[in-house]
Amino acid sequence: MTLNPPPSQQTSHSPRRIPNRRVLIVGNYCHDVLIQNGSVVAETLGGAASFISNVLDSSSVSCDLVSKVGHDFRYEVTHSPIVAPEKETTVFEAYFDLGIDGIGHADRVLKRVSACDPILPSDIPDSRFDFGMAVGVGGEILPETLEKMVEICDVVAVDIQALIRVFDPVDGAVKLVDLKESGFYHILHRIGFLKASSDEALFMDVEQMKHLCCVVVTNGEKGCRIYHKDDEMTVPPFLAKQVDPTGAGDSFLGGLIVGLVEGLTVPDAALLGNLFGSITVEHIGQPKFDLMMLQKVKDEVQRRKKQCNISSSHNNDHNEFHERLSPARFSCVDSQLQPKLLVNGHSCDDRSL
Ligand SMILES: Nc1ncnc2c1ncn2[C@@H]1O[C@H](COP(=O)(O)OP(=O)(O)OP(=O)(O)O)[C@@H](O)[C@H]1O
Ligand SMILES: O[C@H]1[C@H](O)[C@@H](O)[C@H](O)[C@@H](O)[C@H]1O
Repeated sequence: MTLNPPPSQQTSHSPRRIPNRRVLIVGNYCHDVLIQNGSVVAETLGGAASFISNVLDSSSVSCDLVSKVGHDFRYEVTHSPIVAPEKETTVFEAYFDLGIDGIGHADRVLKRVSACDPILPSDIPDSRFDFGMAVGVGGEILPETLEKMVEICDVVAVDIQALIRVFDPVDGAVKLVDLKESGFYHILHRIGFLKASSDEALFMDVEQMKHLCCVVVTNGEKGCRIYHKDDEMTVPPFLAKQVDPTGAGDSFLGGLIVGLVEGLTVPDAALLGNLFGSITVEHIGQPKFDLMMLQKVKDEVQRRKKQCNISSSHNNDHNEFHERLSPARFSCVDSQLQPKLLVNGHSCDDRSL
């Protein structure tokens, strides 16, 4: 199975005179508040856009980012957001001891307790991009926003969480609606990739969606599965000591896009996604990737590309790429340095909870 990137969505803009910019990320930054046993254990920068740009910046893949925050936004970020002075920044509270939430997470309940403004088509630059990423967290991406993205980007990757989340009017608890009822369904034949966690995948018909685009379903410590037309395959995970699952799916998507920008096949790019996802769960908040690890990963990506150019039979063989990436991955910072550990929702020093 090769699962090469789907052909360009570009229709009406060729011939091009100006080279495309690389990647456009659209989604709001947010403040994440992690709560356990009634106490706040951490407050961090969140939002899929922040985790993804962290992976892209660390991998030297240039990106533009469109995000809105309120007057109270409290983090220094490389890609400045649009500030809506009258509004507050989107805030998510993640409760790690309240059982199963409305979207099936066994390890945390997620509540959106404040919401910044949506991102409008006019907030997005009129340039062309190789890849677009629609990665909202709090309902900020509108159907017309996604429509603009598919117009200006050759390939668009969408995180389903940007499309199917609804929020309880009383306490902000996150719930999901079926993709067909999301208001975005009519645009989905124009996207390249749809990423969903295994919980979220229950809210779409994978068998149908895989004929519209490449569907990637992530499954925590089990890695991910890719579906495209009549092909499907599992992409193996990397070992990790989970501290906090927040942002794993976002970093996964960042790694996938880095791989695609580098010209890897979809399964190889997804392996890179698994790698960045596995590192992210070992951190609270944004992971800081070790420079040596990043260099080793870059070297392995270049090696893999050369190898695939020489022999197409390597396309199907993940084992070697996985084996070569594993030691690179373990050269990164020890997770024990994290201040407060949450393992599958429980404190590391009290796993019997
Ligand atoms: N415990 C783990 N061990 C190893 N890899 C993991 C683990 N958890 C996540 N990953 C990696 O990260 C990817 C994304 O994780 P997951 O399926 O939990 O996404 P998600 O539910 O969208 O995450 P989140 O909503 O927390 O950002 C997985 O496909 C896997 O490659
Ligand atoms: O920072 C996190 C992260 O981006 C998660 O992927 C998302 O599900 C949460 O809503 C957000 O608070």
